[in-house]
Amino acid sequence: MESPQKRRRVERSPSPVWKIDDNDDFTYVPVAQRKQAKLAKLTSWGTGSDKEKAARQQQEQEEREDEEREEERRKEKARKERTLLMEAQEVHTKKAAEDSKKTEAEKAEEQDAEILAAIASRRKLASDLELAKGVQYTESLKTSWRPPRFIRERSDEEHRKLREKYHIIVEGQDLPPPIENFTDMKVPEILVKFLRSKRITMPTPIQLQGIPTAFSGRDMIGIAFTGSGKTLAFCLPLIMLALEQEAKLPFIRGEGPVGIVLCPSRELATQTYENVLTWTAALAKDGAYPQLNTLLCIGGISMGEQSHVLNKGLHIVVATPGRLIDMLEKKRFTFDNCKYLCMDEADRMIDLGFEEDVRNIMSFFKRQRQTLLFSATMPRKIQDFAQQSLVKPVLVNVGRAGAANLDVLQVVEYVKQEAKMVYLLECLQKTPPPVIVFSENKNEVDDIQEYLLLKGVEAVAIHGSKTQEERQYAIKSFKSGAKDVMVASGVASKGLDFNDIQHVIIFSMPKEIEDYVHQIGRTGRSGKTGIATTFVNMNTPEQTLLDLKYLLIEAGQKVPPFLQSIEDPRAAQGGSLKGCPVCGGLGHGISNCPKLEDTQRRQMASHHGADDRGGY
Ligand SMILES: Nc1ncnc2c1ncn2[C@@H]1O[C@H](COP(=O)(O)OP(=O)(O)OP(=O)(O)O)[C@@H](O)[C@H]1O
Repeated sequence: MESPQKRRRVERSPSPVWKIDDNDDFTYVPVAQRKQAKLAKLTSWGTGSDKEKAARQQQEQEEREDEEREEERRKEKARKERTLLMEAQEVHTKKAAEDSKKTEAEKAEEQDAEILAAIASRRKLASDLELAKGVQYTESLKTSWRPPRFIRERSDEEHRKLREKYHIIVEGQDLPPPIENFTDMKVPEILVKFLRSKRITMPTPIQLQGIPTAFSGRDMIGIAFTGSGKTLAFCLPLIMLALEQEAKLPFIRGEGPVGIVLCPSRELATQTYENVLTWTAALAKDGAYPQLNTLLCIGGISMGEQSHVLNKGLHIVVATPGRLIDMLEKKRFTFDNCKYLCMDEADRMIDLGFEEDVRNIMSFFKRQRQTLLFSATMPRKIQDFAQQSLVKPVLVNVGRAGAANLDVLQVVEYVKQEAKMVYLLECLQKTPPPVIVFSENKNEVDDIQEYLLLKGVEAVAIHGSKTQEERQYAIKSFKSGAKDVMVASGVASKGLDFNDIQHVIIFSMPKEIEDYVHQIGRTGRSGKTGIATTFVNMNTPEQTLLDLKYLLIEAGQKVPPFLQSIEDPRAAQGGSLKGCPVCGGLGHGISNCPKLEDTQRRQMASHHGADDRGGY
């Protein structure tokens, strides 16, 4: 028998968030009264010491369980996965005899093709159930949003010119139009005002094309420089979708979420969550729009703390994969009505290490979803793989995937290993704070912080082995300006948005050029300029230096003489000088891609339970 709740849902007529009459009057229909009734039901919380103790114990227990489950998942994943290199190597061995007759360049090209074929043979990204049943969606999700009439009436040529003006490259069928301001996108005026107060007056190129695309219900892959405002581009459509659903019928306990944002690290999830809270609070100010409930779902925090959110209807979840799977398995909430899945730093998320988690998460969806993938770096091959999994996707690309932000002045310096610490102090004088120092190695992060503290520099540190409290303290005190320098490992700080970073110092150059692009991208954000100084020396692999050299050339930066003198072995072999389709690096081919090697290394490590992704 149908529940009364269910029946009520069917009987009520929906009131759309977007009013779509042909006069383009797009005022929202307020639901303040419904909201008032809801707000009156706030749960009260005791503060007694017994309660605190119990909560602490519960949190510890949850953390222990978390770790055990994570360990299990890692082992399971390691059993399932075979690396691309292994597959390619098998084929390669069979062909070894034939190969002896070919030139070096021919052999290299064939090997590249084999690895690419192995990548292409990966199963498309969908839930096992969908794959098993052969479920395939052919149409995008319908939404009630439409661009204003004067924009609908523009010709394709006008749209093309506008995209050209903002250097936006698009691919796909029936492309939604680019729109140059938030009001024309029909973003509620109260939010437009709030954004303006935060100096967000005009959409950035990724927002200008990405928001109309997502508002139209289209699946999309969004690629844009670090710091170019991707977060707003994928959160705003979800917020509007949630408002629309809430307007149809207020959510009650056990209902929702409408959509989720998936992030590869706890810190990035926390930051996105905080952004969503700010924007939803701005909308709810003075009762203009209903209050949306957002849940942060990451390892290392007690879900007990958030039970006040879980006790209400849930609109938005911002999560890391491990804890999300855990919550879904425990049925703390369901994806029965979830329609929107966004992955930030998507290339990382669907990279080999996370693929099974993502597949697992998808298996909880009960209906078609709108899927959005965003990142600053998205190698072509990963794009191709992702595209197979989306429905009529639109690719929105601002600048070459994997290219560096042009607002960052990149300085590369040769510094001997033993001279780095002293030189670091000198380097810190280049600009006023705040400054971020990156190192690939946790011990080195600790050493640098200790050295800086000894020299009287107010420095905090963040890396994967720090506790959640330590990480949060570091981020908070650095963000608030109480500390001048943050020393960080690349993994822990990916995608974090700190205000006005003046200078990024890369103490040890990461092996993967994409990581370098993300690291220098902590400065030069939202249209401001910044400096990135990178230390290299004879410990830096030649191939990494070559990637760096090409990146500097591409970004029109000064190439120091020691980099200029590095020659590309592919040129001597007569091979092609195209970028690597796996990681986007310009200085090497797929057969010696550090990312593939690293993936393989990580998987082997996970066989021994020593994975260090630091994600969840
Ligand atoms: N339209 C805009 N105009 C000005 N500033 C903006 C605009 N949109 C976002 N910002 C600001 O730009 C900063 C960077 O935004 P965001 O963190 O979304 O970048 P991102 O593209 O996700 O970067 P990353 O790839 O490094 O994660 C934020 O402080 C944000 O408030």
